[in-house]
Amino acid sequence: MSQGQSKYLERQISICKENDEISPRLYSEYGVNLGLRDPDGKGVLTGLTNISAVNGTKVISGKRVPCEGELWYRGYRIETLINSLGENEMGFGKIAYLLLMGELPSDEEQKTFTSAVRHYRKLPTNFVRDVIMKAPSSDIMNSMSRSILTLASYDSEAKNPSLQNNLRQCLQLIGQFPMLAVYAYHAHVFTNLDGSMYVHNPKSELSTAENFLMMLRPDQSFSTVEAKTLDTAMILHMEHGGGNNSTFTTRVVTSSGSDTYSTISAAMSSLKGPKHGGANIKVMNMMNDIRKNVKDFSDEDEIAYYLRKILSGEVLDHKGLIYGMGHAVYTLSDPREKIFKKYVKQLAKEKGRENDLLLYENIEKLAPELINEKRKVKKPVCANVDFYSGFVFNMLNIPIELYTPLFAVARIVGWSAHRMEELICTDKIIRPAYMSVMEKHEN
Ligand SMILES: CC(=O)SCCNC(=O)CCNC(=O)[C@H](O)C(C)(C)COP(=O)(O)OP(=O)(O)OC[C@H]1O[C@@H](n2cnc3c(N)ncnc32)[C@H](O)[C@@H]1OP(=O)(O)O
Ligand SMILES: O=C([O-])CC(=O)C(=O)O
Repeated sequence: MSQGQSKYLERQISICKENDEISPRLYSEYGVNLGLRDPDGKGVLTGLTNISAVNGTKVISGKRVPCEGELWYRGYRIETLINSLGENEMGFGKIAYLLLMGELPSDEEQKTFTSAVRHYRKLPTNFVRDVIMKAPSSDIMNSMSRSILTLASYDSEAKNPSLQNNLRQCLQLIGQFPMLAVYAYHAHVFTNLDGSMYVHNPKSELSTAENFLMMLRPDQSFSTVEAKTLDTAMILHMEHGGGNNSTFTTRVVTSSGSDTYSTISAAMSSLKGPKHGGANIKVMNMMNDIRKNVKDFSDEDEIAYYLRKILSGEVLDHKGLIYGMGHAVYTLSDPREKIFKKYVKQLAKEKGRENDLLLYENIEKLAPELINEKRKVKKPVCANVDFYSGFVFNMLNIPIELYTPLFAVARIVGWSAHRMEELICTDKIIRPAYMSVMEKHEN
């Protein structure tokens, strides 16, 4: 940006700010729930769902109190589902079936479902060359969104609104997402980082996690432990109620009658935000910054000193956020983080990363109190799913550019289930109200 442009924009921004300003007082005066959250932070009720439940509080003697976090998929606790899988069993397909269809599959149903998803694990002829390799970016979420929208041009039924067609499109995208992510990454490495371009075709006998690792690695190799860890991570990321930002976006866009490709691309735009799924990349950047500025990972005072600097906006990205901490629903704990931690401990030991783990654990211990100290409110804060996920992906040698895309490879299952539920149950455009506080210049 030239100096002249920058000066012009600075001047215009000050005009925008002056004319856009709304006194925070008006929000409480008119009873507006900022961020669609009531004064206690509880989300405004906007819908009903059969797909999952996310709980961070419970009512005891008529009073809502914080509790250990609970996540349920279609009536089953997430812990039960994870534990029900065999030691080396890849559960992505089974849990995706559960979320989409509403019940656990029989062996026969699972087989048919798996072969349906496998069937869709291919891209149109020359798609990699004509779409993915065009203007590759380090922002793989953007590359994927472009691919998703372009896939509509290859679909002669793109706008067919039947439920069957919508389900077909969802299954197709679930099958194609790993390819869109991994190939976009390789195209970026080839074009922008002077590396090599690999396009390994998915193998029909492999699960989603196995294919992801196989397509990513030049020599296509991966271990069962690596695939199982990634498979578990994806199950944990698949679904999180109707109110999370990207799933709500899915429901909003679906309610306008838009097609599957446009809806899923909108959900991608939401997920990549650093306060949502994009936090997994932010956590890694934050940890790298902390490693550079904290000498002794066991020294809680030294860590707290630096975390306070992050919170004051003095360092890092000046946003004042400790990434991976806090959640809109969970209070005492995020159940997924607890499951992740088991894997983290095991992997950190195997990979000799115990010192890193110590730093993570100390941040997890110190951050809640420091956040409360800053915001002058006593509200429980816990580490969220994004806190340890990047550490796990890093120990699996997955490049940072693919962290949020990996989240999307999993969450598309939840988006699809919510799109189908919105289409089946509701035929009403979502349209909340904004109270106008503008100054009128004429009668
Ligand atoms: C997959 C996911 O989306 S999980 C979330 C991933 N996101 C992150 O890790 C980013 C860091 N965390 C955050 O930004 C927030 O905790 C969110 C977006 C997750 C939840 O936000 P909210 O529901 O508004 O949080 P909550 O009501 O508990 O707290 C609000 C206040 O605490 C502050 N706060 C909450 N979390 C943090 C944090 N991690 N670091 C610093 N301050 C925080 C907010 O800035 C806000 O302050 P304000 O009232 O002065 O504006
Ligand atoms: O529920 C939310 O607000 C954020 C989210 O998607 C998750 O934690 O997985």
